[in-house]
Amino acid sequence: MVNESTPSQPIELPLLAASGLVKNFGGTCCAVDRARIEVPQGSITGLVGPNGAGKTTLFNLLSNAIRSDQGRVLFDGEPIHHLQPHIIARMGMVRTFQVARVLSRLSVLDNLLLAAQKQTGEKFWNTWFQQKQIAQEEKAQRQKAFDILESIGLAHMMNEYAGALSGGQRKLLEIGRALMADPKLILLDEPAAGVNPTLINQICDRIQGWNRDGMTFLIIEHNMDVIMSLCDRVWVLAEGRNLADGTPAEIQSNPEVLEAYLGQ
Ligand SMILES: Nc1ncnc2c1ncn2[C@@H]1O[C@H](COP(=O)(O)OP(=O)(O)OP(=O)(O)O)[C@@H](O)[C@H]1O
Repeated sequence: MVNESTPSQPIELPLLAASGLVKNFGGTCCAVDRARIEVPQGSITGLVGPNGAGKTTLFNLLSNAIRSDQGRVLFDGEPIHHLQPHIIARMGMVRTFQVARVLSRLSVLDNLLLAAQKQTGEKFWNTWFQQKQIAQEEKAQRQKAFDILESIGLAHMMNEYAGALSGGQRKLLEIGRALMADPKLILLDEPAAGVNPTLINQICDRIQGWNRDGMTFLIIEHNMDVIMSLCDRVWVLAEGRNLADGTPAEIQSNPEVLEAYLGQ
């Protein structure tokens, strides 16, 4: 008998997939309660929800900055709940924070170079050959840092102290630090918060460009214009639980989502 069924298509696993995540900080209700999220390879995925919905806690769980009480996270097909954040960063998942973590007393350029050193880890170089190799690596890292500074529009400030940057420029620098790892996935926590509209457009353009180059993003953002213009798919959390997921247009017209925002 001839099997006429169509050959099965290979199923592409999401780059990041989490399910059943629970985190209780000791209160009466969980900050994150059986949450689920999927971030397809090559997507710009949004994570939204009212204040206190559990978005940042979910980011902390996804990047293993804090331990979950229950649930699991798969990154690139690997369970990562037992791995340290710096190992996860080396696997290609990096994150930024709501308040940008830049080193104010270092120059803008050194902030990027230090980010690169953190990712490669300490090495001991003994022989002449190895010293030559490290010199070449340092040169390549400097070039990469220059290229990133060009792409985030901070090249003209590379020798300034990072402490002299505006809030929006710090956000860009923090994204630049994340890019030094050549990540597969960047978790961005409120890239548009406290940033003027011109710079917001600039950040969105950059994110779209990096996405076209193959980078995947998961973005927490309160600015719905940013979510609408950037995201392929959006997940909504409320009171730690999944409320909805869909296209930005579906989410914006979902009455349950509107109610959750109005009810805060
Ligand atoms: N370290 C902590 N200890 C105790 N409670 C915490 C801790 N971190 C978060 N929470 C609580 O967990 C809940 C979710 O907080 P979380 O910061 O994840 O929300 P969010 O959606 O990111 O909020 P926002 O949009 O306002 O930044 C809140 O009730 C918060 O008070």
